[in-house]
Amino acid sequence: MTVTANISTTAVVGSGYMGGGIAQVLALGGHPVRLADIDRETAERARIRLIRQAEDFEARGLMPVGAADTIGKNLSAADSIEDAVVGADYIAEAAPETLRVKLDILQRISQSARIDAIIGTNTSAIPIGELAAAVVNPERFLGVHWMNPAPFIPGVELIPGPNTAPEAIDVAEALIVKSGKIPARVADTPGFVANRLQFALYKEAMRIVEEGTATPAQIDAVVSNSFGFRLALFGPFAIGDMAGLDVYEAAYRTLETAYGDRFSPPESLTRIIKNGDLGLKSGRGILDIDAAETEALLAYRDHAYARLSQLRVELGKAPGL
Ligand SMILES: NC(=O)c1ccc[n+]([C@@H]2O[C@H](COP(=O)([O-])OP(=O)(O)OC[C@H]3O[C@@H](n4cnc5c(N)ncnc54)[C@H](O)[C@@H]3O)[C@@H](O)[C@H]2O)c1
Repeated sequence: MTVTANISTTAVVGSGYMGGGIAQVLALGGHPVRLADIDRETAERARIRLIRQAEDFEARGLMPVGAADTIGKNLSAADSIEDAVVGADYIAEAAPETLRVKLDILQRISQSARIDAIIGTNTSAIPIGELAAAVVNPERFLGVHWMNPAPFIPGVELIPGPNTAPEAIDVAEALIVKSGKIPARVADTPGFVANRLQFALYKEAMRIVEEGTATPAQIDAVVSNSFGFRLALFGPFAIGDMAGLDVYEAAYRTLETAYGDRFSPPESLTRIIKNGDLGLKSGRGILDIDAAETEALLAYRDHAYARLSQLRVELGKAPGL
């Protein structure tokens, strides 16, 4: 089966929080977007809300001049899912995160859409292989996982299912790049990469609260002012290589003694350390960082952290927190 090579017209099924944001991005990128929800009235209310919101974004300089007009011209409300997807090249599914609901909706989408139309689900954690069972021609189906709020968060995970055609991933990736986003292809496992990590952190944070060690507000302050601050610029492996992997291993040993197996040092970390690879300080760590770039990387890091600190001062305290 071949999939469409060019995406012009699009549909978004589920016009809530995520579907609304995805629709704004696609419409701003010049794609006609047909919005579908449980009924026409709901889709129409979403269309009006999304245009008003885009006007506000534009007025605050968060979207370019003319953005709301472009979005308004490209957005339309459909009578039904079938009506929305019938002529679309690309369909984003952003319905509630309930397996039964998604299976039903994906079946309806794939029965009514063109046979070569690409279908991307925005599921947060359900494996694509499980959802693909409901899709007619699953070769054109994949996970396209946007982050919230979609207009402003750069990353989008692309998750091929067991039957996804390579061309479908390529075309979806091109759409994401054209939309100004940064795609990452990841494997089809529950929670993919972003949510598996995010939810691991959330669970441990909740545990700290339950133990009475810190309050939610204290934990949020610690995270956003310390390692979470770094995460705006680097991932855990770059941070680990900069910190020193022997330090990580030693910390895991202490945590393992206190909290048990869930904090035992990862075997691959212990192996790397035994090899003498401790990160930047030994010239080699987990990432393949060019040793000749070490000084430049650290200079960049310091500059970026200082600028990020300044930006946070400029932005001020988040209201309500
Ligand atoms: N909220 C987030 O932070 C976030 C981030 C990334 C991914 N996601 C995922 O995106 C998807 C949507 O989440 P959301 O937060 O936008 O939810 P939401 O509740 O804001 O939106 C869901 C929309 O789907 C509509 N809907 C419900 N049943 C429908 C049906 N049978 N046919 C058509 N439309 C129907 C609802 O009326 C609603 O407008 C979920 O899979 C979620 O896991 C959410």
